[in-house]
Amino acid sequence: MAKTATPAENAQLKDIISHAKEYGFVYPSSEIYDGLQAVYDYGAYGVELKNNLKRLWWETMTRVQDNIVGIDAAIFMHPTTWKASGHVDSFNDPMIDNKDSKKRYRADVLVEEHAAVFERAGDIERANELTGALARLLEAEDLAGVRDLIINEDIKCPISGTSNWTDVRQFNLMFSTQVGSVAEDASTIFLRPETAQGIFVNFLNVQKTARMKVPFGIAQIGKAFRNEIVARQFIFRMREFEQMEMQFFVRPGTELEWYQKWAETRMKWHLALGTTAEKLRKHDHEKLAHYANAAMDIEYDFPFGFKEVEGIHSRTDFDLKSHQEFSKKKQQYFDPEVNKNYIPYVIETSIGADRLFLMTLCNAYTEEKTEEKSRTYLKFHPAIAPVKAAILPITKKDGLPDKAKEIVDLLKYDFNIIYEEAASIGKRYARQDLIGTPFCIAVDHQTLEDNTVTIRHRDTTEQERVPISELHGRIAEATSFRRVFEKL
Ligand SMILES: Nc1ncnc2c1ncn2[C@@H]1O[C@H](COP(=O)(O)OP(=O)(O)OP(=O)(O)O)[C@@H](O)[C@H]1O
Repeated sequence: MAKTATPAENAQLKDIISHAKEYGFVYPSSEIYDGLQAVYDYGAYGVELKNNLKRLWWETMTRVQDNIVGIDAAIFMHPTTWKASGHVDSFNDPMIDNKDSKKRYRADVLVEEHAAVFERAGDIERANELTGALARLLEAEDLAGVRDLIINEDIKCPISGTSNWTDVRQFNLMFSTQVGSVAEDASTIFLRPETAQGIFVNFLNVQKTARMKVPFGIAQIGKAFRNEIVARQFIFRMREFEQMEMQFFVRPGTELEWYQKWAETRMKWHLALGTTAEKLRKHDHEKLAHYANAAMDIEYDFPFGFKEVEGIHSRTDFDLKSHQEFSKKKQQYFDPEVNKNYIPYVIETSIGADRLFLMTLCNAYTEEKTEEKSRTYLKFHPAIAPVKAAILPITKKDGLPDKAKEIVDLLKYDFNIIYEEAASIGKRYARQDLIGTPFCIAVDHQTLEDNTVTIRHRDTTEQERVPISELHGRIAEATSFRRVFEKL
């Protein structure tokens, strides 16, 4: 059930959003024009973190797991794709407007948030009654019934404070655009709302050209677009975002075993990346989409409550079968082991790169307060940290900067390194903590004598003396993806 955030949780989210902006992770899009709702840009450290997360996912899928290859399909697809997938007819959310404030809401979210008030007050029965009624109405596509529920519950607009509501209408979340000039007989196409369909329509291309045998998977990372009705909660719900999806094609009848396997594998992946176990949970879907015979989400305890980060869905043969019907091209696979043709069943793992980014940021954000001092740092797993090491000469004199730059040259081809010589060493350490750099390497007078440096570790703030010749190996070991893969 949806949980509305308490003031303390909202404050924590606010701190994280302002940290993300101040330290170069995420900015509102086109901010000089006051931004564009639910669209964001990634800054100097944000892009590094996001790229590392994407690369880690990609390598997990295409290298560590057996039998998965990648593709990169276009964002634009033939419009019939979206007819076949069901998105044209049913990729909708119910919306409602308040006539006084002119604000638009998702009707289902209004009811869920109302139910959450009862839940927080301990009236679980009443809360369940409300969400149950909502689920039945949505299932029956009874939009007038959803409106009646809102009116009967006396749910008010938080802005105007009135219950002067419009009817509830379905709102299709796909963005459309025109291809070709008007003179040339332009046709309407969609910006893909998920990357999965690019995989389905290429199923046979990939199977044949990469010579894959069922069971096998196809992985893809790419942009997706959804005209979300209510876009709040920072990069949790965006209108332009990135998905990392993998469709795993299996023999019919074996899909539920694979579904369990993938649910476990994906959970392990999150744990291997250092996500706190108590903050992760699996949530089985009570209500299944028309194409699924099993589905679950991996949820993370964000400052605004447990919410979906990744979906694992057993999609049956719905998509391939539907593309076969609409395209009139057979989407079958000949299985030599059982000597017959069939349309494979599909297990999908689907995660938003931006949502994973937000989870990683929330999970890493650490405020430590002791009597003497307080410190904020980002406790990223070194494998995904945006900057791996900062090279810091303790003074700008005596040839220390030159010595430090030699160390930069030694490391920069393999690692993202920062060199900084301004401000006190303490201030420079603090700044690296704020962007989550696991190692600070201080170059001092002793370095000139014996070619050793001090490594200061981000999480413990402990320091140790290390020969320069060991630096490359040490950083490589700590930041290697292998450290994550070994835990899978
Ligand atoms: N608007 C969005 N902004 C950012 N990430 C998104 C958005 N919509 C979906 N995702 C990501 O893509 C993944 C798979 O998409 P899916 O269609 O299963 O999501 P969904 O069930 O519609 O999500 P939600 O219920 O939160 O809208 C989600 O788990 C999420 O990580």
